[in-house]
Amino acid sequence: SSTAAPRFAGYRSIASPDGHMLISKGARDWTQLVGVRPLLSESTRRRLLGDITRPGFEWTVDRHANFPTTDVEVHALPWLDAEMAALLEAEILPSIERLFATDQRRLFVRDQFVVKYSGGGGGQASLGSHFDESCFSFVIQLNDPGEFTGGGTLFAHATEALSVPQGHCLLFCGYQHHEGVAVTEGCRYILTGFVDLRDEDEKVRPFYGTLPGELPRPHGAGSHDFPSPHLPTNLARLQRAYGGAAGTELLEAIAHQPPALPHVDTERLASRCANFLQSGLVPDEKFYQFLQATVGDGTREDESGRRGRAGACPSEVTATI
Ligand SMILES: O=C(O)CCC(=O)C(=O)O
Ligand SMILES: [Fe+2]
Repeated sequence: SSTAAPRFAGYRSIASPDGHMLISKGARDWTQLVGVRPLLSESTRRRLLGDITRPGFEWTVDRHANFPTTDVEVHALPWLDAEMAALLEAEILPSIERLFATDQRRLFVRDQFVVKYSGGGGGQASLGSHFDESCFSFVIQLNDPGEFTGGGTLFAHATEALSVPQGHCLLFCGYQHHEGVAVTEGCRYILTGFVDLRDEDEKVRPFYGTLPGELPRPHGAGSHDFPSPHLPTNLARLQRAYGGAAGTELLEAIAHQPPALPHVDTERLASRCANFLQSGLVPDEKFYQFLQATVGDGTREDESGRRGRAGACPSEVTATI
C-alpha cells in the first residue's frame, strides 16, 4: 500500500513515522491531531469484505445506547479478532502512543466493531455528531471510497470530511466531536475501535478537553473498572501484567497478588477468581467465558457494548498547537 499523503483541502499534512498527521485548519489543540496511516493488508481487507457482504450476514443495530450503528463486533469473527489483536499490539497502540505522547502499556481496548453505512435507503446512512467514550478511537476504511458517494469522518474542528484510501486507518482523540457523513450511494464499510487510557487523572484530562462535567466515570477513560477481557488484546495485557501467567496460574496470581495493573481496580476480579478457584473447575475455554461474563464492565458482553458514544455537547478549544 502507498504511504503518499492523502490530500485534503481543509487539512495540512505532516509526514510522521506512522504515516501522516493531519492538522485541520481549525485545529487549536494537539488533541485535534488526526493520524492517518496504512494498516490492513489487502488479503485481510478482502477476506473481511467477503465475510460481511455475504448474503444473510447478520448485523446488529442496538449495541450502543447512544448513537447506535449498524455493526458487528470484531469478536464475532474469530479470525479477525486474532488479526486485530496482533495489529493492535504491533501497530495501532504504538501509533497512538507516538501520536498522542501517551503510554501504550496503559491502553486498553473497550470495543471494536465493523460498521456498515448504506446509501439509498437500505439501512443506516450516517452517524450524527457525537464523541466516543474513549480517549482514542480508530476508524479503518475497509472498502474502496470509489464504491460509495458521500461518507467520511467529519470533525467539528474541520470543514472537510476525511475519507481515506481502503486499508488506511484514522487515529484520533475520541472526545473530539465528530460525525459519520451520510452515504448517499453505495455502501461504506469501516472498522471502528474505542481505546481507553487508564492513567492518572491529570494524564487523562487533556484528552477530555473542555467537555463539561467530571471525567467520565465509572465507564469512560480514567475509570478504574476492569478492561473487557473478552478482547484478546486485553487478555494478553492482563497476562503480561502478571508475568505471562495463563489459565489457573493467572487466576491464582490475580486472586492472591496485589493488582499488577496500575490504576485498574482488580478487586472484584480478584474475588471472582478466588471463587472460581474454590469451585475446582479447570480453566479451559470456560475460563475465557468466565472472564468475559464476570469482569469487563461487570456486565455481559452485549451490555458492555452499549456504552460507546455520548451525546453532543458544546466543546471549546483553549490551548494552541
Ligand atoms: O463514520 C465514521 O467515519 C465515524 C465513525 C464513528 O465515529 C464511530 O463509529 O463512533
Ligand atoms: Fe465516533
